[in-house]
Amino acid sequence: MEWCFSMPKVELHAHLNGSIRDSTLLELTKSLGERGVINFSQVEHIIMKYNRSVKEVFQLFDLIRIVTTDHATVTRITREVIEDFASENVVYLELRTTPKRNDAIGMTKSSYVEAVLKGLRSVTSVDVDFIPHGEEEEEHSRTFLLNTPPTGCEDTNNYCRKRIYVRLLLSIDRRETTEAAMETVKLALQMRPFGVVGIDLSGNPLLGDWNTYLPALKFAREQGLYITLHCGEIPNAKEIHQMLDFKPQRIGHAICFEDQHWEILKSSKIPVEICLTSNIRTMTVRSIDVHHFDHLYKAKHPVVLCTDDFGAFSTTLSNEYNIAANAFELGKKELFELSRNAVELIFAERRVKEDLRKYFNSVAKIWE
Ligand SMILES: CNc1ncnc2c1ncn2[C@@H]1O[C@H](COP(=O)(O)O)[C@@H](O)[C@H]1O
Ligand SMILES: [Zn+2]
Repeated sequence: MEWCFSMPKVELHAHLNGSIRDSTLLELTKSLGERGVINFSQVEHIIMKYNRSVKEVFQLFDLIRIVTTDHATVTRITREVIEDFASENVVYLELRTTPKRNDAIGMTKSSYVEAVLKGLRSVTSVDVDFIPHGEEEEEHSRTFLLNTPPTGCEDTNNYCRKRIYVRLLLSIDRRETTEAAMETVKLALQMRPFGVVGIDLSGNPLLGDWNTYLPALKFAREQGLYITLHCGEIPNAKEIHQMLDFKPQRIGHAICFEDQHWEILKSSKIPVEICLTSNIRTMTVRSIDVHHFDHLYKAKHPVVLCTDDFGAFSTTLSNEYNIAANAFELGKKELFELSRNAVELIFAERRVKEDLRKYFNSVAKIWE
């Protein structure tokens, strides 16, 4: 486990609000309970439950949504999530979140994203790079990670601060209308100078219809935003087909695939974000030994290990690496290569990719 923790890692599938710390969720829920906004005893069991069906997971997300949707809390959670990932040696994080509107508190999708950016700026315990680099800033982006301290560095001076790149994806929720989805895409375009690199489609897979989001997703692609889709979380052969035909840059999960889908996936080489604990806990995969990671990995299909919602599923990225190591008999070297290969799947600009490549090269010897 220790080496899974110290290994440099790349996280490409993490939902902001699903990554809320347990302690923060409990604190916020209790405080809302005390203020009479919610009845704590009625929701306690949703928070405390360990294995949740897909339906129950989305009940938890609905609760989290009530508890977290104000500007100050969004800012706080963003800061904590970045600190948590950086502390376990994640050097590149693509964080996704659904911009929310709440008229009652004057929240617009835009002010929601501003609150996220405020969170990014408010991190003080680690160095965060989230503003994309212009061509002229060559020097900075060439050395940002190369100056990262060795793991275990105890010195308290600046040299020992962890460093992390963060880029953002804005999520379209499957409950949204075409217009709301389009608003999110337009917001993502506006927020590009602040590190928004793409669009995600997520939310309860039991709801919504592909054709509702398609116009917004097409527009996003025309405008040069990257796209990743939650695909195949439940059996829905037609939608899986439509999603693969759309050829997103990545997909998440790829669980309920039939032979025809595997064929298209493999020939189109669309990378898959794999979330082991999430799939087991939501019982969408029966057990780890039948998880499709094994088959994709052995077929040399591009895959990346991710957490999905480390708060909701009580995991960490290091833990996901550890689970993969044990379940699929992968050693340090294989997992390092898996992490290094994920660099090729990121949505950030060329300079970030180059810095990450150099950084992984510079530490590769340790993991051989
Ligand atoms: C279990 N697998 C999953 N499948 C689909 N959507 C998921 C998800 N896990 C999380 N989300 C989506 O992300 C939201 C929380 O983060 P944000 O409020 O956006 O930051 C959830 O409400 C859901 O819409
Ligand atoms: Zn997800």
